[in-house]
Amino acid sequence: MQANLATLLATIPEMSFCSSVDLYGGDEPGLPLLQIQSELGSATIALQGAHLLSFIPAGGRELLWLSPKAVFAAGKAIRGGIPLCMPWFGRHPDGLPAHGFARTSNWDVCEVEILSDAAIKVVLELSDSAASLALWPHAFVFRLEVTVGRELSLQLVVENCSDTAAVFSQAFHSYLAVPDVNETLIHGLDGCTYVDSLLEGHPRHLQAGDLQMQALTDRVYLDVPAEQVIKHSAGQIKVSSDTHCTIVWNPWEDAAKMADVGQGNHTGFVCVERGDVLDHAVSIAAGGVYRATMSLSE
Ligand SMILES: O=P(O)(O)OC[C@H]1O[C@@H](O)[C@H](O)[C@@H](O)[C@@H]1O
Repeated sequence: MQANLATLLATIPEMSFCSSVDLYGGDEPGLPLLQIQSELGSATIALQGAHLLSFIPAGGRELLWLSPKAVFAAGKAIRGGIPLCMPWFGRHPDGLPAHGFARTSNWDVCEVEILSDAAIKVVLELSDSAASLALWPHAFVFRLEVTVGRELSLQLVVENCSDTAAVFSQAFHSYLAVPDVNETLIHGLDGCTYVDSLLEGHPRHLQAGDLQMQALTDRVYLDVPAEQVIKHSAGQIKVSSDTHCTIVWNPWEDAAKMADVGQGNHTGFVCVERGDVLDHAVSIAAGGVYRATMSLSE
């Protein structure tokens, strides 16, 4: 754990620090977690990946799905919550780790604050290291501002501190908790073009109406409206973002082949991920900045 974290946390009684072993079991030593318990909502964040694991608005239900088989080990991506996929999304052409290194790197907590409306803000940062430079040749600062209130707000700032332009894509890879994926509709993609990542050649199609998944699904929707609403049998989850894409994924029967998901456990979530990928990958100029936001609410 970083040296000044205890001092930072001492200023805010609504925040505390624990190990994943305390909350989720598994092997020692587990991973360090930050817990936030405010009158407006509660959240859990793993410092590895600045990875949201839980968000429950006061009086509401858990919005994030965390796999019952999630593994909490250094350098292993945690299955569920909101992994941050960057500085690339999906498979890398040179076989580097899928979804980039941000989700498996240790972030620092650099600010904590209670806002005037009683929401709690936490700022986490990751900067380049010898290990990151071996994978992505740019000095950088990734900064994630997390605000836990009645809604969960994420604000990402990526600074390219190197002297060459950086090709960059990212996604907030939200695993949203639903009672049953079979009875879940995704509203807010009607009329959008999507890339079907499962089919040879990644053909593009048009979405007609709400999306109801019924099998393995892996799509990137392009130029989407700001908001999608996930409607399920116990209510809804709103996902809002200023990014251009929505990735929709559920492994369905392939869950059985994924040790950290497990047979049948695909029914408890839908991944509705906002980000800038494929056609909307960006080139961040030397010294330039990329910003993106996403919020979740009931
Ligand atoms: O197993 P990972 O690396 O966490 O990725 C899970 C899924 O993440 C989704 O975002 C991708 O669209 C899928 O193709 C991928 O399978």
